[in-house]
Amino acid sequence: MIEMLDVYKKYPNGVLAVNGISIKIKQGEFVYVVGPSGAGKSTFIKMMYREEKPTKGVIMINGINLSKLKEKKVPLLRRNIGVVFQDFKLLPKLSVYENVAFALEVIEENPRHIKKRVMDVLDLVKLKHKARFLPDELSGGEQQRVSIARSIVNAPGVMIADEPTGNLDPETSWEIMRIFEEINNRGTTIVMATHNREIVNTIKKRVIAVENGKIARDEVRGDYGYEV
Ligand SMILES: Nc1ncnc2c1ncn2[C@@H]1O[C@H](COP(=O)(O)OP(=O)(O)OP(=O)(O)O)[C@@H](O)[C@H]1O
Repeated sequence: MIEMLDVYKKYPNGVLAVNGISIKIKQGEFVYVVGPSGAGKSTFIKMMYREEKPTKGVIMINGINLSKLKEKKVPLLRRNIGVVFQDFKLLPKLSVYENVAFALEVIEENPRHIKKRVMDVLDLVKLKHKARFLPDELSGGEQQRVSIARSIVNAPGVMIADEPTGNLDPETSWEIMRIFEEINNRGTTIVMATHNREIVNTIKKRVIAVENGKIARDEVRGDYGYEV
């Protein structure tokens, strides 16, 4: 469960990016976060994985109060939250396999188990055959699939994606969405900020619209709702 109670975020430059948001997202939900550019979507979701701290308010992730979380416990939180970005953020000198294995937080795990886990997630994103490739030997869609594999290799309860299809062509974007649906069907909560009207209006999910740092709309099976 992700819970926010009256959350505010004011950046040091004085911009009030989030202006009093309260929400609850249950385990296993799939939520789109939509809204105009600059509305506060990224700030809103960055606070869920403690990339940004709220100025005021309470954020609870699976019972952990993020405001009270000590710095040294942040890696523990991140193990339960996978993050996917628009620009993939892969390590350029590491192979596909190494990029995914690197993200695996291992506590005395048998190397054979590690290998199996990495190959299982590469199988899910259909990239087992490219395990030895470097990121720049892959297409954009393939790189995004590696970043998705990396985000779920620790079997997190929550996946947060900030415009994951922003750099991809329509067909590749649909492929990514099919993978997200598969991950969601296996029980992972997905929170995805997006400007992709087609996707939101076709794969119907809960829609939270953010405008001027506030929730303007929260619908169980909503539409994108903005003209592009
Ligand atoms: N690190 C930062 N420091 C100062 N201001 C910031 C910072 N990050 C974002 N902002 C400001 O906060 C506001 C909300 O930005 P945010 O990135 O959350 O919006 P967004 O809805 O995700 O936009 P987009 O759809 O264009 O990605 C904007 O006015 C932006 O300029």
